[in-house]
Amino acid sequence: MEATTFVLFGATGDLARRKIYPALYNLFLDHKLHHSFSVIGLGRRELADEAFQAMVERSIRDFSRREVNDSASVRRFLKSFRYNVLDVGHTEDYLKLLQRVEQQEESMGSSPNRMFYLSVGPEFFEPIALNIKESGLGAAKGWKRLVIEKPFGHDLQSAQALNLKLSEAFSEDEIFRIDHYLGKPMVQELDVFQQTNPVLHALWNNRYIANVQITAGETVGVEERAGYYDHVGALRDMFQNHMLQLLMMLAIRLPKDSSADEVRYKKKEVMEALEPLEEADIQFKVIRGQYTAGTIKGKPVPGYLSEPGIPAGSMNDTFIAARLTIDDPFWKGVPFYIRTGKRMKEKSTRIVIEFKEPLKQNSSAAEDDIPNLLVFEISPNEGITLQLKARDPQHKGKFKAMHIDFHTRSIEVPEAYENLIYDALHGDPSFFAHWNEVELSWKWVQPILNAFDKNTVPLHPYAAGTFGPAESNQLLAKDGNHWWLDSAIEEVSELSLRDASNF
Ligand SMILES: NC(=O)C1=CN([C@@H]2O[C@H](COP(=O)(O)OP(=O)(O)OC[C@H]3O[C@@H](n4cnc5c(N)ncnc54)[C@H](OP(=O)(O)O)[C@@H]3O)[C@@H](O)[C@H]2O)C=CC1
Ligand SMILES: O=C1O[C@H](COP(=O)(O)O)[C@@H](O)[C@H](O)[C@H]1O
Repeated sequence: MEATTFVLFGATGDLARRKIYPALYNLFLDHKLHHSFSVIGLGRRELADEAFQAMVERSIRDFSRREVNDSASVRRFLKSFRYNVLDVGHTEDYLKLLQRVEQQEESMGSSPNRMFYLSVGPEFFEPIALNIKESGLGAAKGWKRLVIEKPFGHDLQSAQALNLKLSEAFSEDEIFRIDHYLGKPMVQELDVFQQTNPVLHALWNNRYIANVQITAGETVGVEERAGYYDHVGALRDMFQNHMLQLLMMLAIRLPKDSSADEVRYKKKEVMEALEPLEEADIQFKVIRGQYTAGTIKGKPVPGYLSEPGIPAGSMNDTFIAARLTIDDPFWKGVPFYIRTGKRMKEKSTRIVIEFKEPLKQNSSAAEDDIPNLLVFEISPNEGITLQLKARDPQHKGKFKAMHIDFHTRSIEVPEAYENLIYDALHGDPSFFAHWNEVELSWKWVQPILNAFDKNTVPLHPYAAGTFGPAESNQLLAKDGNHWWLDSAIEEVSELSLRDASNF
């Protein structure tokens, strides 16, 4: 670890309070911050350092994964937090900030470093980067780095324009684009599993894998973010970034001991091999949905169009499912099904890999059959399950599922933001999105955005509390496939509802 000033734009905002301060606190507890690490929080509102520290303390008490019960260590942690007023558009505020940073650095030794973290609205990314350069804040004695939150652009063109502007102030090596799904511990394991485990390494290809199913379901609706969400929808909010990153992490084939550059180069190769969707095909390969009123965990919830702030007749997508294919020797012929949505049956991000049945003509399992699956539970639970088709000793001639399970307790697992901030402080870009990946993701998604604009893809309603529109099942059924685990989850949640009502 090196002496670093962490300059946080948007220090009073939701993300800082819910994710960034708790992550820093847990890094501090794990002795992963340098003794000269300090934070300068920024925002327009007036706050004394003490009031800022009190806000940070509240945030760690409310959101830290570990309980906060040692006041002495909390005091030591908070000592390094300062606050400065800064309005993004006021150039003089950057000069005051520079003075404050230099004062802070005086006690730090020979080459203090500067990390600029932009936890503000995307409209501010460009002016902040340019003001950092103009004001001299970018001329750190040690290194300088820019950590930038999503969304990175609104479409291909705006993402390219933003990147061009950022590159006037920071080089690609200095830019750390956050995609918090890349910080999730199980996602960080995916490449290691297939690289180091001889069984998985041998099976990781189209000879043995029938299909891959990636789901990120949420039970929450649009909440207080109508203004943002109604302009982005599930395609931009989740699919273009998090879901495609999951696909890349699963599909990369890495040589042993790969460097960060190799990881990112291989991810780029996957994106380049991702077969583009022809305009005429989009309606058959992409399902767009919007939730209507329904019930989640026994509680009625309103439909999207009745949510506060959503304009009447909005055609925004709250659900996306798509069928993707990769044209390379490892994955040719293996469909990757991806779906994500709000107000779904359960909060869960998981990857299900279905293996081929070697001796069968149609090598995927039928709906009433037992498939051989490898399941990565990414969040909120963490785990791996191998489901094997086995003889059912109680019913001659029948089969049952046998499970080999591994799960971890969530308190022991570092939060995504802990992993990512730690890596950025170390200058390790492995789990940040390189510009190549971001640009290729927008390129792949852009024809779908165009089709949505032209309204050539139907918008299917789905009741809140389901797994999305029925058309998403048909997407797989056309190939003789099924979303695995949905019916098991239906059964479990119905059982727990019955138990709750008995109780
Ligand atoms: N919240 C979340 O869960 C997630 C957020 N993100 C991204 O993180 C970023 C921040 O989101 P979030 O924290 O939710 O946003 P908030 O609206 O909660 O916070 C915005 C912050 O920006 C500051 N700010 C606003 N205008 C100015 C200005 N003109 N000059 C200086 N500071 C300003 C505000 O402080 P003040 O009012 O004092 O000026 C506040 O600290 C966004 O890009 C968002 O897309 C990404 C993933 C998840
Ligand atoms: O980036 C985002 O992610 C969250 C879901 O994140 P998770 O870690 O809880 O799975 C999503 O709710 C939000 O709309 C999106 O902007």
